[in-house]
Amino acid sequence: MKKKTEILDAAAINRALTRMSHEILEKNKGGENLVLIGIKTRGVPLAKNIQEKIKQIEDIEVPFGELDITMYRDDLEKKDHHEEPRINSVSIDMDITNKQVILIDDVLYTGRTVRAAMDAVMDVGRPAAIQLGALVDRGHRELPIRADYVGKNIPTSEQEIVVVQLSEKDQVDLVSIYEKNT
Ligand SMILES: O=P(O)(O)OC[C@H]1O[C@H](OP(=O)(O)OP(=O)(O)O)[C@H](O)[C@@H]1O
Ligand SMILES: O=c1cc[nH]c(=O)[nH]1
Repeated sequence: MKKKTEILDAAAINRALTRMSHEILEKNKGGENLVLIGIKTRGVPLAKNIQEKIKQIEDIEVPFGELDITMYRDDLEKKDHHEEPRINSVSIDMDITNKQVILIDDVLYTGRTVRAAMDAVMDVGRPAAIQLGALVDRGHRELPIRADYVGKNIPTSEQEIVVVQLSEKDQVDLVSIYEKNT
């Protein structure tokens, strides 16, 4: 896999997350009725970052949960379009009844992971609504799913892979585009 471009550096990622936090607060008229749910792996530190920013902006501690969803694919380069995500674990310990549940993931691509995440949330309770935030929307949706909050829209070809690195997992904050090996 060959790196082509670096799209977002640490400062740009931080600015995007700050903007998304403000948009979340604006759309929901404050942070009182929110629940943030990070989709593993990198949706979790992103959601934690947004939780901290909301705390700084409004002094509200938004409840936080995690979903572990994996594709049967274990290699993005070999991905075909019929693999379905599997829910490995659900860690949502609060009551989500009538809450605005905000799912956070790093990359939105086919939408299949988000669909599985919505199923997992609906199994836990009955939220008022589910919203979606993604650091990167790279297009190529296979389901009628869109994000309410997007860090950056990155038009990609199917030959490309978006790689998100976050300091909590990867010791660096960086979003890059790679070209698949042909
Ligand atoms: O819209 P989709 O086609 O479902 O793709 C998006 C998902 O793919 C990536 O996860 P991946 O399976 O690579 O796991 P990881 O985040 O743990 O690396 C990414 O983090 C999203 O969760
Ligand atoms: O390019 C992609 C597609 C799905 N998930 C990623 O992390 N990158």
